[in-house]
Amino acid sequence: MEKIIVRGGRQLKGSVKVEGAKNAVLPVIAASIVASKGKSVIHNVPALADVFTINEVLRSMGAEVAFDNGAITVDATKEMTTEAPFEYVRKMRASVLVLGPLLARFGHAKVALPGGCAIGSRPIDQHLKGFEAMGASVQVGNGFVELRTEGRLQGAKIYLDVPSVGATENIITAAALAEGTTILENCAKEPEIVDLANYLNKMGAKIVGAGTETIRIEGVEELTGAEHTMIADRIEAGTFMVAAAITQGDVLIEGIEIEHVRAVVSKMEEMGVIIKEEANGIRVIGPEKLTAIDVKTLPHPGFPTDMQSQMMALMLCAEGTSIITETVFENRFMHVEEFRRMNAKIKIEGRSVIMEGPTDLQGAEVAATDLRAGAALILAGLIADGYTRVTELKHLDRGYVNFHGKLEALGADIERVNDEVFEEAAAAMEETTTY
Ligand SMILES: CC(=O)N[C@H]1[C@@H](OP(=O)(O)OP(=O)(O)OC[C@H]2O[C@@H](n3ccc(=O)[nH]c3=O)[C@H](O)[C@@H]2O)O[C@H](CO)[C@@H](O)[C@@H]1O
Ligand SMILES: C=C(OP(=O)(O)O)C(=O)O
Repeated sequence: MEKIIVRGGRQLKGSVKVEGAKNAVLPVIAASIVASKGKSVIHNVPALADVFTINEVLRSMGAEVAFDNGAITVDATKEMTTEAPFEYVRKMRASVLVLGPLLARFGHAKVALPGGCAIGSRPIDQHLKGFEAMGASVQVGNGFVELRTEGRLQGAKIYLDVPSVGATENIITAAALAEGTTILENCAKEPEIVDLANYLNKMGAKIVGAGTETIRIEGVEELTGAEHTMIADRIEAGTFMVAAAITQGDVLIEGIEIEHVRAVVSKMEEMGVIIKEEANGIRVIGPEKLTAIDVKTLPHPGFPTDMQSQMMALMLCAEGTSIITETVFENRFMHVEEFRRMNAKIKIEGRSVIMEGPTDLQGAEVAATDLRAGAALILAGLIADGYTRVTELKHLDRGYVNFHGKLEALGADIERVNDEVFEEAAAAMEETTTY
């Protein structure tokens, strides 16, 4: 079994470069299907398991996808099928982001229903509401959702009941090829939405208002592949900000725009962390003592749910009572049980977690319950007494490139090992050794 083993006690120092944003690149790759002419070239793409999965989804439907040296080239101009099988959706929910592009370009899309996951039930009703408003028929059955439209989708006025990131992405991509104008209200305002709109506009779309709660899309007849460079990953950046703070370290996080991590900066400053904006990134200096605070996750520009578990690791080290309230997903506290194994005094009350600190964190064998939980447990391991062994690394690999290697370069005592490889090597040695 693969594990990351970390021994606590090292202060992190130096600089780390942030990758392209996972949650921006997945919708951009999915949206590249809308181009009936030309290739798209996407730069600053992180080599993540999720990126490999979305590439496979596109290839399975007939697109040509090449990933070389941080750049992806997509050619979706050849014949394509319009179905994404369960094997991919099961691996990665973001596979549902092909629904909008397929429907708008080919008039048909069939994708396995994503189902729930470790952080909540995650329905797609708002995506479907948007497609229906644009004239699509929606059929749900046998574990699939199937969408059809006779002729082009029609522009519509759509109000989202919740500002869903995925629904906003699916709907603006579909509306880019619809006939007439679409006005999407109460939509998500995340930086990843702005990045997607910028990419679509380079392809010839007419989208205004991305980053605000109302987006207006004038549909066009055809879109052409375009060149685009992905924004930096604000969640990876936030994760390294916690790594610096929790170890009383001093780390420059390169390539991130402070505007994209404003909520995380504010809450960490409240805890006493020193944060300086520098020419090429953000410098984070951890204090000797952290102050207890309360955090509530919210849609952007609120505190991101994808930073909740990493922030929990930091808050466990603060003096006094801290509370985290999770309002975005109904069940994103699976990591609490793992933190308890590390000696955290922590309880769940409804949608809140209450912690008494500072915790005398102790190394333990723990499992990553989702990708951010995996990162959070490693962060806690950086200051825990003794060795922390984190398993279920498949989750971590969905969202972090070489996480242990980057921490090691900052001075952490950390390694990634594969027990099976060790066991096989040990067995082989025994076989070949003569006494
Ligand atoms: C690949 C990607 O970008 N993933 C991010 C995206 O996920 P994702 O796009 O799946 O998240 P959403 O913004 O859609 O979900 C937010 C909330 O809305 C609810 N909802 C969503 C859609 C819908 O049709 N009906 C509905 O009720 C969800 O159950 C959840 O409670 O945004 C989340 C919220 O910032 C992040 O945690 C994920 O990392
Ligand atoms: C929850 C996340 O991603 P996904 O929506 O792909 O599961 C995340 O990035 O933290």
